[in-house]
Amino acid sequence: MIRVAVAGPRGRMGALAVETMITGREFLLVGVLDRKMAEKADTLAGAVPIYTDMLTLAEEAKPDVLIELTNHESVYPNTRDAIMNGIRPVVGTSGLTEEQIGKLSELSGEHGIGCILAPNFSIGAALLMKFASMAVKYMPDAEIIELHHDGKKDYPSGTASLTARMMAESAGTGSTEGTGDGRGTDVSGIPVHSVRLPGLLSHQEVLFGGEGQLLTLRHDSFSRQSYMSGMVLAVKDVMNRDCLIDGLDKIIG
Ligand SMILES: NC(=O)c1ccc[n+]([C@@H]2O[C@H](COP(=O)([O-])OP(=O)(O)OC[C@H]3O[C@@H](n4cnc5c(N)ncnc54)[C@H](O)[C@@H]3O)[C@@H](O)[C@H]2O)c1
Ligand SMILES: O=C(O)C1=N[C@H](C(=O)O)CCC1
Repeated sequence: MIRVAVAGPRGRMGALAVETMITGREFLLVGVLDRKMAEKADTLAGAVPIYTDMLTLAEEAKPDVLIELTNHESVYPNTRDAIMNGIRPVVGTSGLTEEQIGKLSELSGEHGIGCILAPNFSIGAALLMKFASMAVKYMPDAEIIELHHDGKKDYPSGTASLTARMMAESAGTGSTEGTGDGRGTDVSGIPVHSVRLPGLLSHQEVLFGGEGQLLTLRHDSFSRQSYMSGMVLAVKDVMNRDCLIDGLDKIIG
């Protein structure tokens, strides 16, 4: 059984990850990493120990894997500290900068501890990234529209940033950190437009324009359940890695 811990267990995604790890036969949920001991409880749902620091989590619960589902401020320190404490991170949280990804990649390689970054765990989004990387070679004029629920604070989405970076690599134009201007955020030379509205969950379109034609690739997540099979896949896969993998698309074959 894989010993798993979840960071951000009271969040929308974290709560679902906790449930998935508790019900999955291949996993043993050994603890959660929370910001504080809420309601003075020392367990979640009366069963799973709550930790507020990585060192104690590592020493007492001894997780093999940490599923990171917090926010753009906590994700880097949590992922770094997990690697340094010998825990393999599976990072679902969005908002890591390219510089931070570079540092985590170095750290992961130095320690020989696998780490998977998957800003979108849904298989459909991973496929969209692959298809967009293919299409950009033939239709280089492209823009991304990412649409999310109004509770999402960070922008552009992790999915859009990774899609843009992969497209730039595929087109040979190189990856650069995004900056904002009046036409969305420039990520690796590709404009990304961010929409936040009630009623939405997670949606992305990549539009490719050509003379007299438009190609649109679109993916929609209608339920957070769409992320769970990819998360399970990543938790199993990271056990066999000794370096950082940037994107679920790299592990779905
Ligand atoms: N990879 C995916 O498929 C996927 C899917 C949905 C959301 N996300 C991303 O996952 C992240 C969480 O999304 P959400 O909708 O669950 O957000 P949320 O705000 O509902 O939950 C985040 C939780 O993290 C907790 N938290 C913050 N800092 C922490 C810390 N240092 N230690 C422990 N807990 C901490 C918060 O208290 C909160 O409960 C976001 O970055 C989002 O973009 C990824
Ligand atoms: O915040 C969310 O909800 C999501 N965020 C991810 C992102 O930033 O790409 C994608 C899945 C949903």
